[in-house]
Amino acid sequence: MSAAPPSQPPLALTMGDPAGIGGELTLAAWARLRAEGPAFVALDDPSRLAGIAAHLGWEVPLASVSGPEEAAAVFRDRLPVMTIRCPVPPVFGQPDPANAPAVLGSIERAVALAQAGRAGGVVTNPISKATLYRTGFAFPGHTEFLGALAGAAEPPVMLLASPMLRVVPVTIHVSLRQALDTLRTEEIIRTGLALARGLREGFGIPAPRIAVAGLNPHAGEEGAMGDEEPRLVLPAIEALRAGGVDAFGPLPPDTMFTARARQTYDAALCLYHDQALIPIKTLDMDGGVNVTLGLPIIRTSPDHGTAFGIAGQGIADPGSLVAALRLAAEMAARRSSKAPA
Ligand SMILES: NC(=O)C1=CN([C@@H]2O[C@H](COP(=O)(O)OP(=O)(O)OC[C@H]3O[C@@H](n4cnc5c(N)ncnc54)[C@H](O)[C@@H]3O)[C@@H](O)[C@H]2O)C=CC1
Ligand SMILES: NCC(=O)COP(=O)(O)O
Repeated sequence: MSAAPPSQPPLALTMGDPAGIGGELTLAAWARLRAEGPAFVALDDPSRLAGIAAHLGWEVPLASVSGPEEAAAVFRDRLPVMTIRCPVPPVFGQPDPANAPAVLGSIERAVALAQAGRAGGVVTNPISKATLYRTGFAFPGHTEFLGALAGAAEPPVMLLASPMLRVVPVTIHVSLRQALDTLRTEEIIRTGLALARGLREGFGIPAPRIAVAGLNPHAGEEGAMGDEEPRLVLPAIEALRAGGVDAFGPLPPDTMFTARARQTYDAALCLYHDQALIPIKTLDMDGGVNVTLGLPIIRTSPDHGTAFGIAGQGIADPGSLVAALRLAAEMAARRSSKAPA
């Protein structure tokens, strides 16, 4: 059995912060996927990966490869690695800004491989945003960095997806105060349209149902607890519906994620980061996947972060990274089946 369908190039998996759990997750994901795929190539420092394997007592043979083309052939027996050297030896749990060029270089190289059609998509290990900001990194996170690298026409949209729930935050990595101050009807509409398109094209849902969250307790209680629902959210829902999107709401945020409510929609359009991410991480931290919508390439990622507190202990759950690799491969297959012959 081959590790990936021959028509699909391997995925490109980035390093993430080398002081975090990304390295051990890469090793564990290879062990889980080596037999049935999808195949991937790690853009990483082979000496650090070998060091983590030795530290944990894991048997993970590495293969140095020059490109994804070689990765598919060796994936079943060895973890293919395209070398990106860390300038300083990483220490578990102690992120070092000196390694930022490797962290960012890994992402840049993965994007270039996907743009060239040599990788089926990009899967990113978690980065430490605060560490990168200290080096002058000017993007809030991967989502916006990838938008710039891949030349996205519009700001990309962050979707978190699990078999239990899909959520999108309209405002992302800003303070709650800034989210409230900057929330605009136009941005809710733009995000809702991108979500509907992403669900159709990336997930094969022909007519997605989108539940739109309110902002205030009880969705404002008819204006007694805030006016954002009639002033900002309802006009966006009406515009989305006029544009052919099956959007409804604004829903009271405290009850829209119950098991019963989740049966009524394909994705929840939420107004700020934690409104979206708390429910999905609470329901399915180990199965949730972060998907960037609106890029010309496919990008997924585990839903969690660098988990510095447990790095190097071998206890980090690889479920979310494995789910991210599987979902990227599914999306790549769906995209290539739709591509003109
Ligand atoms: N896609 C990305 O690059 C992301 C990066 N981050 C970054 O990660 C750093 C740490 O963020 P936190 O808010 O502390 O979130 P975190 O997800 O790193 O950790 C939160 C808690 O979950 C645990 N945890 C996380 N992943 C786990 C796994 N696979 N198995 C078992 N336990 C796990 C951690 O030990 C910790 O207790 C920040 O710098 C943040 O910017 C956070 C989310 C996504
Ligand atoms: N909270 C989600 C997160 O931090 C992921 O951000 P990104 O790096 O994928 O943009």
